[in-house]
Amino acid sequence: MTVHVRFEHVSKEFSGRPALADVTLDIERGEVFGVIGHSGAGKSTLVRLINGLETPTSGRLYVGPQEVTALAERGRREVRRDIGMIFQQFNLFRSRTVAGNVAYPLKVAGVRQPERDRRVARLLDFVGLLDRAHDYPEKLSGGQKQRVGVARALATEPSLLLADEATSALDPETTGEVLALLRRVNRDLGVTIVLITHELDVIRSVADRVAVLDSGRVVETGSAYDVFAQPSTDAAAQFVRTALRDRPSPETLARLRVRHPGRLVTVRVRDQAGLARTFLEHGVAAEVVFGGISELQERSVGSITFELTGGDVDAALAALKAEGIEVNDE
Ligand SMILES: Nc1ncnc2c1ncn2[C@@H]1O[C@H](COP(=O)(O)OP(=O)(O)OP(=O)(O)O)[C@@H](O)[C@H]1O
Repeated sequence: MTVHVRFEHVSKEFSGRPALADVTLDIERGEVFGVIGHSGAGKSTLVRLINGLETPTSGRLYVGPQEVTALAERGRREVRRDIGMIFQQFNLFRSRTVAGNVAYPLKVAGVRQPERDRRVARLLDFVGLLDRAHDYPEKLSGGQKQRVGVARALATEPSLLLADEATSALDPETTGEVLALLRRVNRDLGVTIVLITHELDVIRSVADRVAVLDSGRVVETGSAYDVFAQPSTDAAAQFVRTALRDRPSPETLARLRVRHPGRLVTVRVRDQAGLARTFLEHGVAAEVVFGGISELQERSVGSITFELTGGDVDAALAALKAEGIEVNDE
């Protein structure tokens, strides 16, 4: 793996107020890198630094072998030529057809007619919209508009695609359609994707690695699986709670206790199997009373609260802990 985008102690201030503070980050070539954070955390600023629309107040930023921070505007334009971008509001030209939208960057790049038509057809085929080539954007659904956005962003064959809240204006179904397309862009075309979002589900379904931004700082980075399965900061844990079941809240627990007088224990589920067998071996009856398991990068993650009765509960829990499983008494 080679590094595609590198932030070295990058800070960005607006009128003396930090939007990004001391960001150090490597994005590898060919990966889908998710950046997640609440509104105002600095996500858009991070994107605008990568494509050279903003310059850091301090620190160094590399895109490929180029130190963007050392380049004049002309050099930055060169770098930008290898970067595609898609937006929350799609930013399509309403007065151009679907084909016209995709052709636009090729026109700007000076690609001549027959070649331009060939490339547009190939791109529209790739995003599944060849039959809509002559329609105007207003006739398309949100998901289709974003697929045009993707085709247009890929027209000049960039090696890096920046997606800034690209699915935030879409409903869950069309979000899935666009994310599936982004996965193909990454896997089939080898394009590095930086995905900015406040939606954890988006990260969950496509990102290989993720950085959590909180008030301009990167508070956590790691494989999407690790950050989800075991968030090490409050900021990350908060996001995970919105998408995955976690331990029951005190209010939920109070309600559960009314219905379930046995010992309540929450087990964090990672890849391990064999919870049921361990309980059985110790003569413990385990009733599932809360929780859920999701799939992430083809592995299991989540947490389950059990009501345990009978048998040797302490021995069963000790056996789970001995296998490195996180167990919490509620
Ligand atoms: N051009 C600007 N001038 C002044 N302040 C700015 C500018 N751009 C961003 N900021 C400030 O920098 C901080 C980070 O903003 P940014 O847009 O990067 O966050 P974000 O995580 O993308 O949020 P959102 O999801 O709401 O777009 C905010 O406090 C914002 O007000």
